[in-house]
Amino acid sequence: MTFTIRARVDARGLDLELAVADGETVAILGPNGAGKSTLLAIAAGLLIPDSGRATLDDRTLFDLPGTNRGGTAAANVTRTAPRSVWLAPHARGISLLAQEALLFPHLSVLDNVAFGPRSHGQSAREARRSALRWLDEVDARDLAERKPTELSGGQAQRIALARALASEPALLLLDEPLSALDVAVAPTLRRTLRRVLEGRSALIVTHDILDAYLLADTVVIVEDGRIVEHGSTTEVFERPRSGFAADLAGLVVVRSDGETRAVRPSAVTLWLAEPVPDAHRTVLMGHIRDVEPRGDVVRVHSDVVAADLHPRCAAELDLVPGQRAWFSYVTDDAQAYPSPGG
Ligand SMILES: Nc1ncnc2c1ncn2[C@@H]1O[C@H](COP(=O)(O)OP(=O)(O)OP(=O)(O)O)[C@@H](O)[C@H]1O
Repeated sequence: MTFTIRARVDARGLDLELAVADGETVAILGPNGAGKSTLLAIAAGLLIPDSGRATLDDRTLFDLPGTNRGGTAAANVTRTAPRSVWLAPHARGISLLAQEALLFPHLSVLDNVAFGPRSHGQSAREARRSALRWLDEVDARDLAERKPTELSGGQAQRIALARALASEPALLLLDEPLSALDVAVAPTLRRTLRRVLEGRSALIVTHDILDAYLLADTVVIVEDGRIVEHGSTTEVFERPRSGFAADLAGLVVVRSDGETRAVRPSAVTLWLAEPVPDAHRTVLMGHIRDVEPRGDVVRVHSDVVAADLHPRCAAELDLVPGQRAWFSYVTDDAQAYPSPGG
């Protein structure tokens, strides 16, 4: 299933365009408030954009020429312009798995999962048979008779996944599906997700670079409502162009002399006086922005690059924001690539 979306929501500063190929899983990463959940809400039909268009194969999910005022779908569904197209969430062939499982509390696990197939016209018996198949798929058949209140967070999320899959969506949307889970539980569900996402068209919002590597084929970085990077997972994290992707990959992007390079802060040495020139090393002069404790190192950020120091060393240097410093690294340790557009 091929999915395309173009959407603008002025009130949220969002304006982006994205395509998901058949069987492709796209990870969406970006800072808080960048617009990731908004994108999923628009695709799912929970939010009407000011303008845009989305298709799933040959079906138009919405086509809004730009006369709408945006808003939540429930409140504003009648406000779309006469010639515009707007399919309701349940008619889209899209399932959304949120951070919290949101199961129907009064229904058993089996009936929660059977709900989708039942509302797509299957008989009660067929729907229960499909539900059992999906419970098997997520290794949760033994929970079929329980009520949602009798499930752990990880189990509930597993059932929510089965429920999302049971309506056989053409596109699966996942909004940080592992973030509410215990670190001890997340890895097993991640393994299940990896299996069910294989060959499926999906968009997954995550803050975790590991999810991007394990679950996705491509990565999109969203900043301030815009897509700033889009490429294969390895491309984006090994040759990051945005500060956000670089930071996730443990790199910093350095732009100097018209060249873009990515360097590991652990490979950068900080000097308080200009170092003696060395043909193999790049030296950049900058001003310290802040000093951030990061576990066993202290990361010194500046306007040119960042450097990781041993905490004792950072304490001895008594660094303060605004202070001038020199940063050096072995030039060959920094990956060079063409500047954006270059
Ligand atoms: N219900 C809402 N009403 C109005 N503005 C909203 C609403 N939800 C989010 N926003 C705004 O829209 C922008 C995008 O928010 P969104 O929740 O999509 O970001 P996000 O990338 O998913 O962030 P996070 O990583 O924190 O979940 C932000 O400026 C946010 O303040």
